[in-house]
Amino acid sequence: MEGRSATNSSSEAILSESHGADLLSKLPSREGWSEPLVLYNNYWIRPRIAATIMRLQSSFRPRHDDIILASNPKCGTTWMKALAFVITNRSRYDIENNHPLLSCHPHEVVPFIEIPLNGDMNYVETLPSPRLLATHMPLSLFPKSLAASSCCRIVYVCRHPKDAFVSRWHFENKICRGNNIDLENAFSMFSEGFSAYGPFWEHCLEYWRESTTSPDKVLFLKYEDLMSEPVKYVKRLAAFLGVPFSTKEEEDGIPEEVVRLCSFDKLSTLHTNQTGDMVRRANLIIENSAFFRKGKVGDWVNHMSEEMGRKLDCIVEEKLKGSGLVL
Ligand SMILES: Nc1ncnc2c1ncn2[C@@H]1O[C@H](COP(=O)(O)OS(=O)(=O)O)[C@@H](OP(=O)(O)O)[C@H]1O
Repeated sequence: MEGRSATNSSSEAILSESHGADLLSKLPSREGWSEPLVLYNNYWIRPRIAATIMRLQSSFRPRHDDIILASNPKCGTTWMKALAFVITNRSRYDIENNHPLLSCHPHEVVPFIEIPLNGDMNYVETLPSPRLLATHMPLSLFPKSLAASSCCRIVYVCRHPKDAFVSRWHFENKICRGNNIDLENAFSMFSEGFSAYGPFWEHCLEYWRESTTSPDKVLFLKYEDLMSEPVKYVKRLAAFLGVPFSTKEEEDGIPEEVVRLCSFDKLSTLHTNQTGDMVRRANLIIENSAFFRKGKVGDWVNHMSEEMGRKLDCIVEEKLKGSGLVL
């Protein structure tokens, strides 16, 4: 079943905490991935995260200078966290020496709003301004206060769905710890729009539309563009975040240094990212290395048949038709 055909209305997304648990139990639920997903406001979400998003509807307090890094899972979140952190903190930390990113995983330096690090729900509230936060929440599930805030900036990173799917499939098998999810099965679920935070294309479209109507508020970037012209997009990102590189910085090659420090080759080989675990909650511990697999464009060909590739391309083309977005 695809998300859009469901009946739960958007007003349900803004119910208060006391109604949250009750609502959660009434949402359509489906199994297939490493955990069952519930259909919340037309998106398939892990139940605990849906519950957190419900709570955030009334509790999240945006700040005017918040920067939100948004993405579908497996589309470059870790990379974007690293880039935005290095760019916005470059006056505090020397990029070449003792940078925090050399000893901390990008997910530690930029927390998710709806996935509390070490289970601490209040963590984001305690951060000093300006906050750099991340989310996989679809735009339509943003807490009302955040959606209404005209000041905070959003950077959305998107990726070709074939590579995002293959990355997701590997990740699910990793967190399942040996409980293999069959690729064909996973593919048909993903193609129906059934995957964490899916339908994938609806997620992209919401941010895409917002970026076209409010380009000062939402910067829409693609993983593939970042890969092919990293310096160009790192400069664009810095300008959007209000901290453009000066002529002197450009002459000194600072944008290139940012690109190098945040590259897959650099981050994936750091001890901190090769070892250790990330505790999402008591029964969900993810190895830090699970966020660094190949970091390539086009790896789908090593896992999917050409026919599967064509099928997903057709679905995505149809879904994005008329939007101006091409993936
Ligand atoms: N620095 C850097 N540069 C380029 N690519 C990178 C980088 N860091 C992580 N990756 C690759 O991104 C994929 C993981 O996506 P996410 O970071 O969005 O995952 S998550 O949503 O945070 O779970 C996953 O892609 P695949 O390799 O295709 O699985 C990672 O390897």
